[in-house]
Amino acid sequence: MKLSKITSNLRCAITGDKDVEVLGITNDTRKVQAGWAFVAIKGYSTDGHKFIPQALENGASVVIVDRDFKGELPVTTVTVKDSRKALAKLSMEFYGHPTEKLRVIGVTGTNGKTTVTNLINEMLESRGHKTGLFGTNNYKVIDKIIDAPTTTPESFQIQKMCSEILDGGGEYATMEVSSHAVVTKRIYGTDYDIGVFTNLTQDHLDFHKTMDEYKHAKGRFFTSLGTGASKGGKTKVAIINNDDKHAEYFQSVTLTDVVTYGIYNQNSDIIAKEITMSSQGSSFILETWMGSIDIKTSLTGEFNVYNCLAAITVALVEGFTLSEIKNAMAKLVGVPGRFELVKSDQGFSVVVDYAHTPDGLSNVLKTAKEITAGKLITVFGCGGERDAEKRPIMAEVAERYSDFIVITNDNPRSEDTGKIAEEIVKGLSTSANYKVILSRKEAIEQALNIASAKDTVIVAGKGHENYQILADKTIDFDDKLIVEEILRSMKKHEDNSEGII
Ligand SMILES: CC(=O)N[C@H]1[C@@H](OP(=O)(O)OP(=O)(O)OC[C@H]2O[C@@H](n3ccc(=O)[nH]c3=O)[C@H](O)[C@@H]2O)O[C@H](CO)[C@@H](O)[C@@H]1O[C@H](C)C(=O)N[C@@H](C)C(=O)N[C@H](CCC(=O)O)C(=O)O
Ligand SMILES: Nc1ncnc2c1ncn2[C@@H]1O[C@H](COP(=O)(O)OP(=O)(O)OP(=O)(O)O)[C@@H](O)[C@H]1O
Ligand SMILES: N[C@H](CCC[C@H](N)C(=O)O)C(=O)O
Ligand SMILES: [Mg+2]
Repeated sequence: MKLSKITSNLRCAITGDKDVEVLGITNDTRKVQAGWAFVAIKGYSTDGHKFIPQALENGASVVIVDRDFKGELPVTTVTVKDSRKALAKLSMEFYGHPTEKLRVIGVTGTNGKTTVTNLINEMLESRGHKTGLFGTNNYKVIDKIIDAPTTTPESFQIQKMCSEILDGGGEYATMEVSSHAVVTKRIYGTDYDIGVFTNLTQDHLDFHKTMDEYKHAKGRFFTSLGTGASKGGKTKVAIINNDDKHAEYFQSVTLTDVVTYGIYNQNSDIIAKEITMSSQGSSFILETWMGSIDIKTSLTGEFNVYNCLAAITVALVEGFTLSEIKNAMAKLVGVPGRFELVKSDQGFSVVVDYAHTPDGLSNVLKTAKEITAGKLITVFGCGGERDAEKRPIMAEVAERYSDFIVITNDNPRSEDTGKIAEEIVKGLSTSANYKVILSRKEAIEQALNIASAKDTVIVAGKGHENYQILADKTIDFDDKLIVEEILRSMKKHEDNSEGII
């Protein structure tokens, strides 16, 4: 496509050939190919302008720079005020505005985004829709799975994948909208039909500095929904968890239609009542503007009832009947690494979960405690280069529910592992039952070794992750595989000792 065409919506100054053909767009010089446009962005950890020589070496035919850039380049140069917005605008034109044709659903909130987006997607697929799903675990474009470097894709990748969904006959894209993605304008230009708010609790204070700043970042997503009609002649909708203490704020920052869900706030449009739960799942009565119906799902915990309500509300807005919702809920398989039960024949249960915030951990441990007859043993750590304030709070939460805690490494990144553990331990009382074992594998081993019949071991923080990020390298590490390996060796040991006896 000609540069003049893709810059038609961009206030910019162009030096060089305005009609040069652009074959692709990226903001990463390592991905540039011959004939591509490279958009240089001043980021938080480095400045894309520094890598322009690499972009040229890889064959960039156009470079987009911001107006502080001084220097002349041997290729067509486009100067813009805001290169993050430029990346989004160029991509929207290049890929033919796909999000104006697809139905696009964005889910934001501190916890539950991956779960809710997966549930929405499962429901849409159960109705025969072809879909895209972008989030923490991976990006899915109909049947193709792509690794996810960040929870919310970069703006150009949202546009690219949405155009591929359309080309493949897809109708929906559902994605997680992280607060980082709002601030870094990854969602700029994406035309959402539905925005969902799950909850807001402490996280990411390393990046946002204050809870207010964090809340406003998420609020901007709802403001950006606008008031316009969405695709298919429907009105855009903001779906809001009415039990969250920030519900009113999120309703106030959007001008579009609002639909609320809740368990306790009886003014909600969608309500779950008479909730029962066990280790096998949960059931509740769903009250809606279309009537009531009983729902059964294999997902357990009150927090998962909220996640189901969020997904159900999307389905209702999309015109599902109550019986379609009931059937889809009954078939949900759950999400890898989210309260995932690992098969064990040791008489105790093992759960791998992604809780990495105080509220996430509190919800999961409370649920585990409710369905455990024996002791609750918790293994967790905290990521390096992430909100340090949450470390002692997570310890306090772990102590509230657990009979024994093993504090270990999460993804330490460049931080000192002993120091992270010390900061966690500061949140424990003097009577806490705990051990610090920095090697995550040894920590899991220890927890499984002390577990006995009817106990539950929760391995929290890394969920689906199949790696561990250390200071100088990333190694293979998968909590679920490690648990399975240890359980196998425990079984072998038992079998052998039975032979001796
Ligand atoms: C704070 C944040 O959103 N950071 C993301 C953002 O970084 P950035 O824009 O500041 O870019 P940067 O890394 O300083 O680099 C500047 C520019 O130079 C370019 N570059 C860099 C090196 C090079 O060799 N060539 C090159 O062109 C980069 O592509 C970039 O455009 O854009 C980068 C490229 O797309 C991401 O890698 C980076 O994620 C970092 C690794 C990260 O840790 N992000 C986390 C905190 C994050 O975004 N998490 C949220 C989920 C959080 C949650 O909800 O729990 C997420 O959406 O994933
Ligand atoms: N609605 C909820 N409320 C509170 N905690 C939850 C909720 N749903 C899930 N959790 C807890 O939070 C963890 C993360 O859930 P999930 O991956 O769905 O959230 P997320 O918002 O996508 O997280 P991330 O910000 O890392 O992408 C789960 O493993 C569980 O422990
Ligand atoms: N999306 C979250 C995930 C944290 C997962 C945890 N395992 C860690 O690495 O801290 C973040 O980037 O803060
Ligand atoms: Mg997620």
